[in-house]
Amino acid sequence: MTATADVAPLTGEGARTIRIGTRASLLARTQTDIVASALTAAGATVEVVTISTDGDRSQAAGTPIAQTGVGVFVTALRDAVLAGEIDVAVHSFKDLPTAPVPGLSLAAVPAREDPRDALVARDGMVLGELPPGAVVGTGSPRRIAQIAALGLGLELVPIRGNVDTRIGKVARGELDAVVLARAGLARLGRVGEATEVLDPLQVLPAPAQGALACECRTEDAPLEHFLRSTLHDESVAVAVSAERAVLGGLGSPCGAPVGALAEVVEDLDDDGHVVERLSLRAVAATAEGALVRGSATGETEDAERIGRELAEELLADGAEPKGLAGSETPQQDQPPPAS
Ligand SMILES: NCc1[nH]cc(CCC(=O)O)c1CC(=O)O
Repeated sequence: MTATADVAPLTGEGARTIRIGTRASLLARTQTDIVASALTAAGATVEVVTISTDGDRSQAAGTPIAQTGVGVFVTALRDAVLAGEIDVAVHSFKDLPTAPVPGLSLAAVPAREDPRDALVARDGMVLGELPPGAVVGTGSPRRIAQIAALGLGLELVPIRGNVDTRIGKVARGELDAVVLARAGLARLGRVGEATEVLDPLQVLPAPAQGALACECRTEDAPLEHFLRSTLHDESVAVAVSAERAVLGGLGSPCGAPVGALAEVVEDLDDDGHVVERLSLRAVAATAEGALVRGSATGETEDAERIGRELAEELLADGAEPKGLAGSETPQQDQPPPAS
């Protein structure tokens, strides 16, 4: 990154090219294209750069996913931003570890897809129609804990692979159903293949599911401002910060059996004025694998505190600090090389 590139304008005459980094998977590229299109529509010149992550590489090499750890999918993109190879990284927000990274700014949180989980089952079935013993694929401890708690007698088995691979296991009759993020299906134009969108009363999504995160170098203040003014949705950012504060408050890595869903809703204050309020629900697992649930509401400006306090309530109710071993990310999104 040269100094001249940083001082060149972001739109109009002599504009610099904004290099946007993406992982190679079809879902990642689709998400990056959403961001690239919005920046182009705002008058910017963009270039999409595919970054092969350690996660992608170790999968290609056949390394067991447990050895690659949480966040491997994110680290290569972040390193490329810090090194000046790219200017913006687009992440699935739910894959980001909760700790901030020095030198990087979360410049924008774009509009969110429907955050709920979806079922893709054979013969158009919904969860309640699957017979006892039906085999349901999901490697996510959060999904396993919540679906097991429904007491339907389903057999939950870990699965690997990208969205296409996972759905294919149902189409080929290897599994009776799979559970995955509705947002992934929607972004790939395949939401019609969902046979049920799971009610958050039964299955709460992962914190930040369905949301994207756009990061840039903190020192690139003009770009940070441009991303924010072009892409940012403050209501989504507020909701996601409450959800992630639950995760942080439990001391859990992303991928722990923790679900959280916040919404900014309109309410009336004592004088009858419309005010925005934050509504948050969360679920976590105890050491014995039982679920503890809770909810909270409050002012949108207190989002993080509301999330942390809900985490404390869940801990007081027996939620296991740090959750169980396992990671939603590596087990849920494993694109084959160059897919
Ligand atoms: N865990 C991997 C992952 N990260 C983001 C998505 C989907 C898109 C999103 O949730 O924003 C997925 C796949 C899934 O959980 O089915």
